[in-house]
Amino acid sequence: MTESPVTESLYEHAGGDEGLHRLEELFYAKALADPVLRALFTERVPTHVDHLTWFTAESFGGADRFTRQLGFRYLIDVHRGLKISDEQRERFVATYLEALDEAGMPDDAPFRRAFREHVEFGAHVAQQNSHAVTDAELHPIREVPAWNWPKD
Ligand code: HEM
Repeated sequence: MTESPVTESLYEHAGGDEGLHRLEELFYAKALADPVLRALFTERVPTHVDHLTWFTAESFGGADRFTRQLGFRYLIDVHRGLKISDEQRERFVATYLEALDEAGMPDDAPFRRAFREHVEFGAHVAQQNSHAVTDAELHPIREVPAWNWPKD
């Protein structure tokens, strides 16, 4: 019997840590090679793929490794000062969505929509934080967001 997507978490549907790690590796390789993004992603940071995997896993209903081992403040700090442009943010989202296909992630509409909205939201937060001069200018979110299946 095929399990209905709504009975499992986004984390499980994405193939757990193994599936997400494969996706993040593909995404990061593409970002490093992208003509728009490589202005920011200038060299391979060895922890990037693991940390991105931990973040996405936790947000999608997996273990809370990102919060326990790094903390949300870390995510704010890594983007601060990057001054991410609209073009770079849009390219980041488009690259991520391409990586979903290349990683062979499930292509059912609810999952893809949840993933797209997750990345669009995260990219918006990262961009705002990248321009914040004072703490008051940071996006108000202070925790890894708990993401779920679309409601409608
Ligand atoms: C869903 C949205 C995003 C998430 C979850 C995310 C996550 C992360 C994480 C976890 C790190 C730290 C990596 C490490 O510790 O090794 C990081 C660093 C970084 N992020 Fe983001 N990020 C997002 C959006 C963006 C966007 C939109 C940009 C620019 C277009 C960007 C550019 C960077 C850069 C340049 C670094 C530092 C260099 C590096 O680690 O490769 N991020 N990000």
